[in-house]
Amino acid sequence: MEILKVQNVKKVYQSRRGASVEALVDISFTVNKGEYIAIMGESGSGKSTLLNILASLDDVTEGEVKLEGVNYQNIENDQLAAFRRKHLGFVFQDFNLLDQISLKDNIFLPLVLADVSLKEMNAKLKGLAGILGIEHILEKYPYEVSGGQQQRAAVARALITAPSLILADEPTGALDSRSAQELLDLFAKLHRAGQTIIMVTHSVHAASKAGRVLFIKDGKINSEIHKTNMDEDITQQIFEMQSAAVAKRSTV
Ligand SMILES: Nc1ncnc2c1ncn2[C@@H]1O[C@H](COP(=O)(O)OP(=O)(O)OP(=O)(O)O)[C@@H](O)[C@H]1O
Repeated sequence: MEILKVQNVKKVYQSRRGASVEALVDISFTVNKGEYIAIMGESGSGKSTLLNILASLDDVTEGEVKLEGVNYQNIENDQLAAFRRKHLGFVFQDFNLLDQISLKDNIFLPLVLADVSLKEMNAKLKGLAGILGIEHILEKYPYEVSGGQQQRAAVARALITAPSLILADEPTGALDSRSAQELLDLFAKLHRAGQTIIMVTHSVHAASKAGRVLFIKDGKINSEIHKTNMDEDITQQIFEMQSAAVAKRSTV
């Protein structure tokens, strides 16, 4: 079942001096429910721009984005935050947890904003904390736990609203290799449970764990790799795609 449809999206930024930058030239792809997708591309290729658009944090210049049939352009501005809370979960490179409150309160934050009762919040957290292995640190503050544990709490915060789509921006970027592997194992587990995930990453290892990898180059989808089964090792193919993109650039 199709959950996300991105159609002929173009994004042009206007600089203060009047020059325009075409960050996305023409992007189209669809995502089925339960897919685990990695987006790769060199610095400046348009990955963050695309993620911001998928997050409904930025407008398209042309084209459209539909999540569960809802066209972002038809959502009133005062409804956008509620739409994001309901449908999207975010995982960032630097965790984005508030240091002044406990991990538990950080995780509850999207539910507090949605006026959910404490009883219901606790019930939702119970199962999730078990899956993420963070039950024993819920009362701690972010600065009292490791980066890997902070990222697990951030994943719990992203999942607590049961969003249709998780958007992750370099989620392993600030983690040591063991914590990064644990996070990737966690994403694999969420994927097996049916969660739809889109992850922007520079890491070949991280991307190789996804079921499909989209390569962005100069604001367009340049190529893609689709696994036939999740056990397939696509590391070599990803390296080849990356070197092909670099070779193409050096001949221009
Ligand atoms: N707010 C902005 N105003 C003007 N130009 C911008 C703006 N944001 C991004 N750009 C430009 O758009 C292009 C795509 O940038 P984007 O940040 O999406 O790339 P990226 O692939 O995420 O890069 P990185 O991997 O370094 O984060 C770049 O040329 C960038 O300079």
